[in-house]
Amino acid sequence: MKAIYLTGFMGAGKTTVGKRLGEVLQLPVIDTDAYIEQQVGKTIAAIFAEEGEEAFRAYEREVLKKLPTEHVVITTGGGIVIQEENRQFMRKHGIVIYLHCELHELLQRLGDDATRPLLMENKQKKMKQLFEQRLPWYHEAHITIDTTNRTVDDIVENIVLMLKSSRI
Ligand SMILES: Nc1ncnc2c1ncn2[C@@H]1O[C@H](COP(=O)(O)OP(=O)(O)O)[C@@H](O)[C@H]1O
Ligand SMILES: O=C(O)C1=C[C@@H](OP(=O)(O)O)[C@@H](O)[C@H](O)C1
Ligand SMILES: [Mg+2]
Repeated sequence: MKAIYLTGFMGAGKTTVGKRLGEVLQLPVIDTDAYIEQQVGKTIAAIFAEEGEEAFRAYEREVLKKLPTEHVVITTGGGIVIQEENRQFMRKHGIVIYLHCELHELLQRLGDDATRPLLMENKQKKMKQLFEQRLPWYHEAHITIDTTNRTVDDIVENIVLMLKSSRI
């Protein structure tokens, strides 16, 4: 089976849903952010603060190409779709699943979160701006699942059904 890439905005549940999906499908799960943190030896926040966003995007691009492309669930960072070569790579080598979530719920889910450096200031305004900019890129996925107001188990069940019926 080709790699399953979960994409979507910060707070869409990629990391959380991916873990559960891996258990259900009995596939290993790799989170690109966790992988980068381990390789670089710093948190994502420290990478942004000390090396800047460009350096982080370079790590993200390199890691994506290094990871396996078969029998794996890969949970990506929300900004992976910014780079066209990442979008092309994921579409070519795997099944891309976009976890959609409405902005109002994303804001609720990330209300108290302080781990995402892009949302440290003007959270509401920044989220809306990034969300609208990225939406067309997320929609390049093979499969879209709406996660708004749904439980993790319900979302995973929906993904499994979609995978069974898709011919990708
Ligand atoms: N379906 C869901 N319903 C409610 N809360 C969720 C759901 N999925 C994830 N969350 C919560 O939202 C936050 C962000 O989830 P996370 O998996 O880190 O998202 P992402 O990796 O897409 O940024 C976490 O606190 C998580 O528990
Ligand atoms: O959307 C983004 O640009 C980012 C999303 C984060 O991952 P999550 O989507 O898992 O929060 C993380 O990669 C970094 O803070 C940048
Ligand atoms: Mg995540």
